[in-house]
Amino acid sequence: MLQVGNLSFNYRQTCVLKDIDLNVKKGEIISVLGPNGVGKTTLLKCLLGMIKPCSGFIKMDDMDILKMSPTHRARLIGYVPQAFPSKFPMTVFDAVLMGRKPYVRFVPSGKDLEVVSKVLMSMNLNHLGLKDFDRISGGQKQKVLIARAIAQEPCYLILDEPSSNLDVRHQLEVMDMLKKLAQKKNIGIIMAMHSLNLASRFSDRIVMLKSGCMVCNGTPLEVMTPKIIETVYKIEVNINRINGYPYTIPLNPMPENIIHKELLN
Ligand SMILES: Nc1ncnc2c1ncn2[C@@H]1O[C@H](COP(=O)(O)OP(=O)(O)OP(=O)(O)O)[C@@H](O)[C@H]1O
Repeated sequence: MLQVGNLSFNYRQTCVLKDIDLNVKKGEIISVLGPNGVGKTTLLKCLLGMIKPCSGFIKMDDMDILKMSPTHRARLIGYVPQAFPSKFPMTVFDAVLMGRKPYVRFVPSGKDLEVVSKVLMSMNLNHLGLKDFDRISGGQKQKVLIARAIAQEPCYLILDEPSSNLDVRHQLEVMDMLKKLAQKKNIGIIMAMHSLNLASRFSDRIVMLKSGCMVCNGTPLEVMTPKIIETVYKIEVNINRINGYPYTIPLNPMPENIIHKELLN
């Protein structure tokens, strides 16, 4: 279990996260939602031990993540960042093989190569294996970085907006794969998301942040309500139920939130 208790984080004097409590079980998918700049990436970076909270704790299987060695942490947690590295001069196969780094001693073993081949196949990426990472599309890069994190065989997977560069079919394909991965390999998945509807369809629980605080933490049916979404995003919405999932239809931004009035007059 991943346990976060009373976590607060400041960038210099500015408080970004306040008293966050969160538990994530293995096999569960949690989406973290909230407006731009609310602190989703900051929360994920704290969970990864990349930045140190000013108070609170983060434990993974009862161990303090800040006290773990980087290799130990890398065996437990896989990460898919929001942005791609600007230069990554290697083939797609080698980029995914980097996910095996926590296990490689001198040279990659037969098992490492086999894991990479399997992940590339299961994500329909094998035809790109010998291409340069720098010369594939943004959506393909996103899938390759997800493949790299999966090749790491982590217990927890942290993804920062995993669907942001993908077309609608690839969004479904990747989300469906993450869901199966969580269930079959018992991996706990925490992902920052912007799409309310993808989050509602594929998450076991949704957490929403506003002004650095957690506004809600519950199943999609519990938290996807017009009132909560209006509180968090300042928009009016209708919620329909499609195939059992709450489906959000945005109507209007709240009047105080409409921008460009001067520009459009
Ligand atoms: N390195 C940094 N130094 C100072 N402030 C930062 C830094 N990184 C982020 N911030 C600020 O912290 C706040 C939270 O940023 P964060 O990236 O966590 O938001 P987010 O919810 O992930 O946003 P988005 O949805 O736009 O990706 C923002 O106000 C941002 O400007």
